[in-house]
Amino acid sequence: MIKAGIIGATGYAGNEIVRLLLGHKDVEIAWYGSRSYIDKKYADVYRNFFQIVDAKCMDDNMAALADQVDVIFTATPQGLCASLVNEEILSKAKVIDLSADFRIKDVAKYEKWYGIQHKSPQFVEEAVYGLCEINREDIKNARLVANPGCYPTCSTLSIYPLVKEGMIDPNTIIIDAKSGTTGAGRGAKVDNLYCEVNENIKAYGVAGHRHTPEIEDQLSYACGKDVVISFTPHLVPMNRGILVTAYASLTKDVSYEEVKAVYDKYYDNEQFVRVLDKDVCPQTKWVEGSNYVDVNFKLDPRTNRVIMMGAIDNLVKGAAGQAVQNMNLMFGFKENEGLLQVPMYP
Ligand SMILES: NC(=O)C1=CN([C@@H]2O[C@H](COP(=O)(O)OP(=O)(O)OC[C@H]3O[C@@H](n4cnc5c(N)ncnc54)[C@H](OP(=O)(O)O)[C@@H]3O)[C@@H](O)[C@H]2O)C=CC1
Ligand SMILES: CC(=O)N[C@@H](CCC(=O)OP(=O)(O)O)C(=O)O
Repeated sequence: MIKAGIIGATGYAGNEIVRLLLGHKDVEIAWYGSRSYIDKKYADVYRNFFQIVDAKCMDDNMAALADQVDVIFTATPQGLCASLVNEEILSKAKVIDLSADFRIKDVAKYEKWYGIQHKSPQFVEEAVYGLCEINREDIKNARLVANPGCYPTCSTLSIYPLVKEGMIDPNTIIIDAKSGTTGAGRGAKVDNLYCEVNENIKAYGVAGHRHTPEIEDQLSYACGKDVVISFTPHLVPMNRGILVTAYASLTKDVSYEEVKAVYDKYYDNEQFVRVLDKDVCPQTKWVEGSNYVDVNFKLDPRTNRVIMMGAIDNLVKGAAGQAVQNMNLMFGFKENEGLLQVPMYP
């Protein structure tokens, strides 16, 4: 049994980590970190935990937390984990950061896209990008894991096999993505009010969303050369879910069977990636509440393009579920422990 602490337990991603860890047989939650609700009962912040969690919210003192737990999750705004983590903390506890602080290896690039100064550049090289299906072996030995972003998780897993096998020209990739509103966090913002979101759909971050360099980096590692993409996210009126539709030019004539064989090569043994049957397009409802990523593709001979599609629950595979999957790998637990939720439907 290990002990876990969550800094940012009162956010949407932190709340989802709590939900998943309560169902994990090898983990006890020892610290519900918060900034605004210190000493308030956690179940008073999230009443779905009434009579399930008795603990009160604690502060975000990462040094004190590291003395008491084996693993620390930071589900906090960009920059916070980098401002708190140090060598002493990492020598005592493993850290899984859900923010983007350690996802991008080029510190100058991170600072440009996020508009903040990196407070711990000395740990950037060491941090392992926690996309389990691709970096599994490195994650097992990591002290610090950079949990991938929600859009990058869905985009990369949808596209990766074809980039890796050279089947598409990576510099022709266009990613069109949609997210539910929990992706924006629980903090009050006018843009996320019911009347702004309901019955509406809009693009945002056009030609400048901060996930662009993260996706480009992962695809560049896959094909061994610099990749530049177009990425446009949209906000849609639903709570959870991300849907990715990505387009790219094929490098040669290929059949459905050849492309399917490539997806199967990478995902046949991946429990959480489901390559759907021919002509079935992923839907967010089919993965809601679960750690699954549903992917599929369609060839369009008329344009010589392939259309790659993926769906995840942004709070599970896009955040807390992937963080727990990373924790399982780091501590030698079964990779799917605590992650066997069947998607809820409807
Ligand atoms: N929502 C999502 O779908 C995903 C989120 N993430 C990442 O996870 C992180 C959290 O996101 P999310 O849960 O959506 O955000 P929320 O706004 O819902 O929650 C933020 C959390 O951080 C805490 N917090 C805020 N400011 C500080 C601070 N200065 N010091 C300490 N704690 C602070 C808040 O505490 P309190 O409320 O007590 O003040 C709250 O617990 C972000 O980095 C986000 O990018 C990653 C993937 C997907
Ligand atoms: C709908 C919405 O606002 N989504 C957020 C992304 C989700 C998130 O929290 O970002 P990370 O995955 O990098 O942690 C955004 O566009 O910034």
